[in-house]
Amino acid sequence: MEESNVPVVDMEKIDCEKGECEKLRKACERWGCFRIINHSIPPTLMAEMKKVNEALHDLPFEIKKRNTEVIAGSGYMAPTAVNPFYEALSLYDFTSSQSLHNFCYQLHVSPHHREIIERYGEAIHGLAVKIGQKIAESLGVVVDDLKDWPCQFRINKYNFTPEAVGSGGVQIHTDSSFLTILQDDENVGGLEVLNPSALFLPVPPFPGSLLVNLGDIARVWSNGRFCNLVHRVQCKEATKRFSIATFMLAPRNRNVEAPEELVDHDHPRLYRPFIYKDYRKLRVSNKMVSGEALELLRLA
Ligand SMILES: O=C(O)CCC(=O)C(=O)O
Ligand SMILES: [Fe+2]
Repeated sequence: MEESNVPVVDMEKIDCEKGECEKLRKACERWGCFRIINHSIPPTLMAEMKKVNEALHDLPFEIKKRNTEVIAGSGYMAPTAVNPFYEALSLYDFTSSQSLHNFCYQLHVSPHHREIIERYGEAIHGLAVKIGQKIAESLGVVVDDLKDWPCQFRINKYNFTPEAVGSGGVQIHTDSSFLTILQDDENVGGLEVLNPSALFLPVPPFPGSLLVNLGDIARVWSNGRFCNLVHRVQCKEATKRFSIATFMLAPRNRNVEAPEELVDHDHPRLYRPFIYKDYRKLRVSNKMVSGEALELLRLA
């Protein structure tokens, strides 16, 4: 049956209500995404971060292209033939002050904007850790080093013109991360997710909320129990659209693999353990943007 709404998880209930944890686990298994409400990121900070996104994208191209990548896909992405209306700036790792410094230095970020990025980074990183813990707990697993996992930050801009209406903003893809927290544009829709019936479902703006989606690493970590969300952005109207994505990537200095608790006779290990950066290289070099590269690492 066609499912018409992305599940909504209340972060204030998640610590004390069993039903809410159950909802979270089902959302991860069936959808690979959910919206969160009562999530503790102040609305003013979300609005300020959106302003910073707009201001940084107003910089001249010559400056934006100084935002170089640290690992594949972690720097400035200019419009391309595949995504002609899309561009993005990126900071490799929110948890590293060197990474933050490099981003601000490359883009001549003002002290005021830097302060907003730092506050947003701290708040959204704390939230990502909490959500990651809850997701793991929903399968009865404790992950004790989530705080150290690198957290990539990306600010997206869509320059939708009248000719763009009806065409793609960002191609169909999965995220390579464990989980992504997306602050989608509170006014301009366009995001579409593949629902459990394998149909693309528009996800309309829901001001004040955030969207969480699972990426390729969540599928591997959960030994195939969780979905990596297939999604895209379509142009619905001739206007600018801004979104802010935080990707909690994978363990920093150890293999990506399902924990022992999730592997047994009925659930044999599905993927060969690997280092995240190698996976990312494999994905980018083969242009496998929808998780197809996981098949290259399959054991069973
Ligand atoms: O702009 C959006 O709503 C989605 C962006 C996205 O999918 C991404 O940055 O990976
Ligand atoms: Fe995405």
